[in-house]
Amino acid sequence: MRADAPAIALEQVAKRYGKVEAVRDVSFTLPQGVLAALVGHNGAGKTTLMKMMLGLARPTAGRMLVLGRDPSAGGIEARRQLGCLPENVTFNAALTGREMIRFFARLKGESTKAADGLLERVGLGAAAGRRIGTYSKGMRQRLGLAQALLGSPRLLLLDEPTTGLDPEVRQGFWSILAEFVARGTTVLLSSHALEELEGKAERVIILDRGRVVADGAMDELRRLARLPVRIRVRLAAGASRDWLPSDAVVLQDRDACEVEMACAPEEKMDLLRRVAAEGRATDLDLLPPTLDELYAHFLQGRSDLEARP
Ligand SMILES: Nc1ncnc2c1ncn2[C@@H]1O[C@H](COP(=O)(O)OP(=O)(O)OP(=O)(O)O)[C@@H](O)[C@H]1O
Repeated sequence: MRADAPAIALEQVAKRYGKVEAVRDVSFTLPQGVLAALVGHNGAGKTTLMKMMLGLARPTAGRMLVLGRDPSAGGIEARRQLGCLPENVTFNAALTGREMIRFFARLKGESTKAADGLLERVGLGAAAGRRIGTYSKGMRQRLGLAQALLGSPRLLLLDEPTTGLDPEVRQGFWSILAEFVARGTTVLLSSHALEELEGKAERVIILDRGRVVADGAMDELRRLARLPVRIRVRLAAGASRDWLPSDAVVLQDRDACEVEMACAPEEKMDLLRRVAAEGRATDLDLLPPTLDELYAHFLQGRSDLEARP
């Protein structure tokens, strides 16, 4: 596969289960070496899309290329370059972490040493000799990640990888993924936890009832949605307040008064200049719209469209 070829290319892909249209007319391409997220409510079609990319389900319509090949054609070579972590991964509880990872390593043609190294990398070195049955949910997820990373995959498909993990384990997860992305691996993960994708996913694909309702870099989506920017300001003691916009909200007025105001993106600079004028503020925070707000915006757009006669 050429270095500039997309890692994933979908063209009008659909998947139907009887009367249920799990995936409808989905098209997108992902270049190599990016971390992208599929975001959507339960039943939006995230798992179905991943299953098709893994060759475990066949699209009812459309074309799909994963690492340059049709996944349902089942080429063994492409499979080797693909790592996956299913939702709620389960392993044989009677095996130790080390036995488990070595077993998968043999399947992938990977050395025992590399497998043990990955256990260390995900922080399971000390627990490698313990039976998986004694592992916490976070430890099992980390074992799952180590399994997915075997063989230095060019593409990682991770279904809700961080659900139920504590913040510290999550942080470790993200830093390992960033390391692989920096080496050229493409990561596509699904998530409900929108806020944690901020600053991590370069690309966000929002799905609703099987369809893509938005697709882009976070900044791009924010621009498209034109959601208001919020500015939180700490006022200087005794400063006049007559310059504040009428819809400014006072958050607290004890020691130093804190107010929050919102404005359209194109009015941001103007408002900032007013805030920054001599003697008015001692501090400010710019609060861009969150991914949650974006998500709500795009889903709202969708239902508006569907409500039309
Ligand atoms: N094997 C199947 N047979 C019938 N319907 C299915 C099957 N797999 C998925 N579906 C349906 O397809 C739709 C999409 O499901 P999918 O699991 O892909 O969603 P999801 O976004 O991954 O949701 P979740 O976050 O709950 O995992 C749902 O309505 C689901 O009930």
